[in-house]
This record gives sequence, structure tokens and C-alpha cells, in this order.
Amino acid sequence: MPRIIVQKFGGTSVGDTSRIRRAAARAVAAQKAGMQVVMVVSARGKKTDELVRLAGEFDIDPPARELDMLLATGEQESVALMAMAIREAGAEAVSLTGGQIGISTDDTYGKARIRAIKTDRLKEHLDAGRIVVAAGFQGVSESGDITTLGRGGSDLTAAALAAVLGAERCEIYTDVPGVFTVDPRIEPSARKLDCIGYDEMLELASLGAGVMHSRSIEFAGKYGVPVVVRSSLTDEPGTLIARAGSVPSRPVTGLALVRDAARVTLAGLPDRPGVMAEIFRRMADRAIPLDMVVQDLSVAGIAEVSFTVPQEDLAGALAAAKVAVDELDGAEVTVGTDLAKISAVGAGMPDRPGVAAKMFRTLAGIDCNVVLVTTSEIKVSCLIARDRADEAIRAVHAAFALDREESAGAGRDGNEPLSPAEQRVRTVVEGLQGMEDIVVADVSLDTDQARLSVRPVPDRPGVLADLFEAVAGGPDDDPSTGATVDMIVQNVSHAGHAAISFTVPASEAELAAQLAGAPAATWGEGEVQTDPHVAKLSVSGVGLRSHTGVGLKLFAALAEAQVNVQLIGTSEMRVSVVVAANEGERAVEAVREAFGIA
Ligand SMILES: Nc1ncnc2c1ncn2[C@@H]1O[C@H](COP(=O)(O)OP(=O)(O)O)[C@@H](O)[C@H]1O
Ligand SMILES: N[C@@H](CC(=O)OP(=O)(O)O)C(=O)O
Repeated sequence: MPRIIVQKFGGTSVGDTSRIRRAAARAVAAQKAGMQVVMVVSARGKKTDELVRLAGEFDIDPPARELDMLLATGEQESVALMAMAIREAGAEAVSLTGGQIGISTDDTYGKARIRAIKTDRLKEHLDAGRIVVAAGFQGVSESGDITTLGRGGSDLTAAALAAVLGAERCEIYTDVPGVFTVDPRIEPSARKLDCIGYDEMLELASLGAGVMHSRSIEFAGKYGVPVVVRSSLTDEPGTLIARAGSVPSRPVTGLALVRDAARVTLAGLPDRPGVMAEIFRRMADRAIPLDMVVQDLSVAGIAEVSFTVPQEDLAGALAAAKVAVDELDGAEVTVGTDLAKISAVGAGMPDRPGVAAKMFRTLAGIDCNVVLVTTSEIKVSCLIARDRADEAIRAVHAAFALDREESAGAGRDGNEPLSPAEQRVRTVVEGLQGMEDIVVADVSLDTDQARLSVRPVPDRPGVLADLFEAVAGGPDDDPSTGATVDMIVQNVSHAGHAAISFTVPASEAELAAQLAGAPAATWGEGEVQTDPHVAKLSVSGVGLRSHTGVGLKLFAALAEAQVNVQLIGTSEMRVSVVVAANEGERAVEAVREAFGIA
């Protein structure tokens, strides 16, 4: 069996002739070392941005088919130049477009999904001793049109080619020497990570870390492709992205920032099944990607839902929200702009209950107010004012001492046996029709949870910190005295007051209520309400958030089964909802049926 390596060079790594020569030299060196080499190359520098701008000169909303035709030329230019550079360096090379490689996609221009890849032509060239230079970011639809895979999509081409060719590894060459604890452009003391788990990297990428495209990590994780992110300018070893079992489990591995968030809140909604399904349907109709989704407990039969969208989708989201509110006899839609989302991600978070409290305390320390909170098992996200974002990232980075060298972690050969969840994913992957099809591996029910809601709480910095430090047993999160907080949800405030809900194991409900009572008592009317038994239903799989259909299907199934949703938490790997304890079984049955899971 020939040993194959895929090397991807991003736009910054092929920006000028000397960089193209340098990239070519790397590929030639790998071939000389005995590997068959597939290069995946992006458009040079800011070429794709330029082409988008150029299209805008003629049409502010250019036809998607023509735009894809145009954008694909950026990569076509760079693969041809790269093949010439390789010949100049004394090796054989052939450049291929997405269509020539045999990458078939669906026909969603601008963000097409890969359905299949034919490898015959690639393999023939490799066996003939040529370096294959593949155009990233593009494919061909069933009807024969050129499609693109979404901005940053060359990473996806590389991961996909590595998967179908059974490559030893997929190397992503870029302008930084690896994955850092946070974007080094924001925090110069950011530290390069030696390795990171697929799940953590997937969360970080989807929460804003631009170093890799989230769908490419989804893909690499699904097919078990080892990925290395490294510098195209130096020989440092880079960062290995591998399975969770082979990397250290840190409470916080890294931070990510989304600068352009906007909030939409639908208020005065009836508290009955079907509300979320209606909202998701209206957003899906307009292809609006929902990011943070927050539903807090209803008061006197009135519910409220908030979500964030990229600022550029705000107008569409607002229009869709107005239709939903009318349909649901809701009261009003409000929006918030100039917001940013900062997130902390770490696979070891479940073992360190104080992470959220520490993040809240740090934000309070710089007098930064938190508008919305959502958490999943391995991340905490806070929506804050955009003009505080950089300062907030730097403060949180320092608070978790992310600039400091970590102690030696677990082994990193990636050969540990698959966990049951990973095995389930593998089984589902084997039955996929299209390579990028959704993987819903499991629908589970945890009936051993309690929900606490604290309201009203004053809307000022420090409140979240006081509450969650108290519940965690103090600022040092001593596990012997605190309760283990699972999901945290804070919705937007009204008239200076907000509400916060969270879940804990049922056995810790009383303790948590007691601990939360102390800070609540200092907030005037603040009251802790406990539901000692609720059920948490989770749909888990790979890359759920990038498939907008998952939320829609989940909420439609719950509505059909007449199950009311109390709280929601979303992440890339999991969508969780809290429902009444006596509705849990009915809910899980309906959702399993909807996703075709036995
Ligand atoms: N956590 C992170 N680690 C490293 N780089 C990051 C991180 N988050 C964001 N970045 C940014 O990602 C950039 C590399 O991605 P990109 O510009 O898309 O490169 P390419 O053109 O090679 O695809 C870096 O210059 C860096 O500023
Ligand atoms: N050229 C495309 C695809 C890509 O992945 O680029 P880069 O590797 O430079 O992020 C884009 O700009 O979106």
C-alpha cells in the first residue's frame, strides 16, 4: 500500500511566487521521502474576497450559480501555478479542478455539501509518480454545474480527499504555527497547543476560531483522519487534531470570538408545544443560521425565546421572527445589535464545575455585562457588547492562565480503542449515502436532573458570578461543598431584570437551592424556584449545528408529541432540551422515531 499524504495550503501560504515555490518544495520533499502527495490549494491571498467584490459591482445579490462559477476561478489559477512551480522544482505534477478530481456535491450553490468523490483519476496520477495539485473549495453538482463548498472550504476538500484516499495524515499549512489557545491576533500571549480533540476543535471552529473550517473537522472526526495544523513558513511540528482519548482533558483548552452577532428576542409567546418548531421553521425557510438559542422558563404561561444570528442575517431573521410571532399570537420582537459572543471550550469542563463561574467573575471584574448565556457540556458562551470583546477575551485568557505551558498530557498516538459513542458514529458513517450527510448517533434521556430558576436578578455585571460561585461552593469550586451545574441559560433582561435557569443532578437540587439562596436574598425580590425532577433529552452526533434541519426536526417531533420545551442548550455535537419529568419518555420516543434511531 502506498503511503499517501494530503497537504493543504491556504490563501496566505500561496500569496506570492516565493510562497508558491516554498509550498511546492514541501510537496516535493514529501514525495522524495517516499510519500504519494496530494496538494490542496486555495485561491491566492484575498483573491476570493476580490472576486466577491467584483461580482457586487454588477449585482448586489449576484445569481448563486454565476457567483460559484466566478469564485472557483481563484483556485483554478493557483493550482495551475503550483503545478508549474513543482515542475520547476524538478518533479512531475498535474493540476485538477474539483470536477476533474471527481468531487460531486449537491446543488446548494455557495455552500454545497459533498456527496461522493471518485478516486480513480487521482490514483492513476499518483501511481504514475505525479504530485496531484487539487483545487480546494469546489465541486460539481449532479447537473454538471460548478459549486463551491462555503468560505474557507479548502480545508474541507483536504479532509475529504484524505478520508477517501486513506491518507496517513492531512496537513493544513497556514500563516500560524498551529492552533492557539485563542486567535494570536487578539491575544499575543496565546499559546500554541500540541494537540486538541476533534470535539474541542469542532466547537472552537464553529464558535469563531477561524484557523480551520468547522465542516472539515466534522468530516475528519467522522472518518478518523488525523489532521496537523502547521506553519507554511517554518518547520515547527504544529498541532495534532486527534480523538479525545489521545489528548489531555483540560477544563479550558481555548477561547473563540464571534464579532458580528445580533440578538433577536420573541417575547410574549404562549407556553405550549410547537412554539420552537414554528420559529425554527420560519428561520429555515429563509436559510437563517441560528446560533445561540435560549429559551428560559415561562412566567404565568408566557414564554420568551432569544437567539443570535450573524449581523448580516439580522434583517432576514427579523422578518422571519415577525411572521412567527404573528402566527403564534406573540407580543413583540426585539433586537440587539453590536454584540459579540465569547466562548470557552474544554473537554475537561464537566469535571471542573467552576469554569462558568470563573468566566462570569472575570467578565464582572472588567465591568462587562453579559446579555445571554448558553452552555453545553464542553463550552460556555456569553453574549456581550462588541466594543468590549477584545478586552474580555484577554481577561478570560489570563484568568485561566492559558498562556502558561501545561503539564505533560496523555499519550497522543490516537490508537486507543473507540469509545461506545465513537463506535456508534462509525456504524452510522458506514451507512451514509452522501459523505457529508448528517450523523445523529444517539438520542438519550437523563431523568435524573433538577431545574432551578432564579428571578428576578438585577441586570448588572457580577450577578452571574455571585450566583455560580455560590452554587459551585466558592470561587475555588471545591467539589465537596458545591453542586455540579450542568446547563446554564440566561435570557435577555427586561426593565433591568433578568432570569437565570440551570440544571443540577436531582440529588443535588436541595443543596444547589440552598447555595443559590444566599446571593439571591441579596437581590431584593430574588427568588429561587426548584423543580426537583425534570428530564433532559439530548440528540447527539456530529456537526449538528451546521445542519439547520436538526433543530427543526427535533422541535417538530416534540410539538407533534405535545411535549413542552422548558430550556434549550445547543452545541456542535449536541442539542439538549429540558422537559417536564413526566413527559420525558414520550419525548424520547417521538424524537428517536423522527431521527430513525432504534
Ligand atoms: N485559535 C486559533 N489558533 C490559531 N489561529 C487562529 C485561531 N483563531 C483564529 N486564528 C486565525 O486564523 C488565521 C489562519 O486562518 P486563515 O486566514 O483562514 O488561513 P488560510 O489562508 O491559511 O486558510 C490565523 O492567521 C489566525 O489569526
Ligand atoms: N478561497 C476560498 C477557500 C478557502 O478555503 O480559502 P483559505 O484556505 O485561504 O481560507 C475562500 O477564501 O473562502
